[in-house]
Amino acid sequence: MPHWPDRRALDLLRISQPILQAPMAGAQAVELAIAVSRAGGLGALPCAMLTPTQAAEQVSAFRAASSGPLNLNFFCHQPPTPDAARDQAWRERLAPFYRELGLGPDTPIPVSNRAPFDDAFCKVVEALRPEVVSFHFGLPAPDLLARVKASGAVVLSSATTVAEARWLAANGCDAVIAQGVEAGGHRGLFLNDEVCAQPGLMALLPQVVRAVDVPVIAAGAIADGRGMAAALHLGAAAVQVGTAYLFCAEARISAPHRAALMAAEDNTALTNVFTGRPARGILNRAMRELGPISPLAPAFPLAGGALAPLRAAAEAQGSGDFSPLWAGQGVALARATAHGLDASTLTQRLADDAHTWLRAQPAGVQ
Ligand SMILES: Cc1cc2nc3c(=O)[nH]c(=O)nc-3n(C[C@H](O)[C@H](O)[C@H](O)COP(=O)(O)O)c2cc1C
Repeated sequence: MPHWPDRRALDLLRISQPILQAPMAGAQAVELAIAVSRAGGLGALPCAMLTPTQAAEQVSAFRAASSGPLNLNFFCHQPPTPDAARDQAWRERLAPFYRELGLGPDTPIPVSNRAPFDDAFCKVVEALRPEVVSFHFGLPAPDLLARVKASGAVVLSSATTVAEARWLAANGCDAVIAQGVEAGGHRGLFLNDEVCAQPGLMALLPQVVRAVDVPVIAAGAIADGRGMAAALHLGAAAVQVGTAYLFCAEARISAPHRAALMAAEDNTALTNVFTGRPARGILNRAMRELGPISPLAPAFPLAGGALAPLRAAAEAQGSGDFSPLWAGQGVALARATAHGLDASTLTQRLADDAHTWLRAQPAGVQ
């Protein structure tokens, strides 16, 4: 078992390896969290696309299989204000694709199912007491956050800028995740929507480490032991890894997503066309022809509703043209490290390799 000189995140999160499995809504269930936890990392259950009952069931399954700590993850966006004109403009923009795929104009459009943290989810936290609760898109309202903290949970959230990191630390986060622009999936940005100004991890991480007193967790294209060691050298107390775990058998992703991960090089981009919020995925037809950033996309998470029938029709033909193919910029590196490994072995491999790199070049002090 490697000896880690910086114990801040290990002690705070009660883990033995400074590796957090990124919660990945829509791409994983409890098996991934269990596997990472068994290897000494922090397993996470994303709840953004679950009902409170489903979340509670997954927590029970985790508890039955691992004695390690658990991170329950929630989105805390403002629910969108209905905007029928914008919805209509988006449907008109998508109409040629509907025609191409043989979908009629009266095709039912599902309601997008990403629910923000609310009283019902808070009751799950209070009843099941996960050791860690993490949020994406800022923090929930102060009364809800106070209840989460009173449950005893360590609170984490992602910062995409130094200002967001300062805000999170000042508003109750026990550790801050510095999410570089390289990261796969949704950007956690919440203080502004200037997505073109988002810094990469190499610039963001040391500045966040300097700006806040709480431990900093690095996220974004950390896909092998070298990357993990580099993040620890830059002052991170731990790393959060997403894309690399998508290559493990425990990930639950569509066949087109898996095929795209297997073929990807450095062809990812930020797009809002799948949900209305910027997120990083492998470039595909929907991103190229609708965006990648579209001013027409309805507010998060509503953009996804009208795309869902296109996605289903294309996936039925084996195509990922209209699927969100979430991945970070390190996707090819992640494939080289992780393809063919189970998530426990990947966690152990990252820890061992990072440790070797750190011993070769002992970490400096920020
Ligand atoms: C498929 C996928 C889904 C994600 N879903 C979530 C989520 O539900 N909650 C969250 O806090 N972060 C989510 N993220 C972002 C991760 O927390 C993290 O910032 C990112 O995975 C790190 O970059 P990497 O993917 O390059 O390792 C997701 C990332 C991916 C790749």
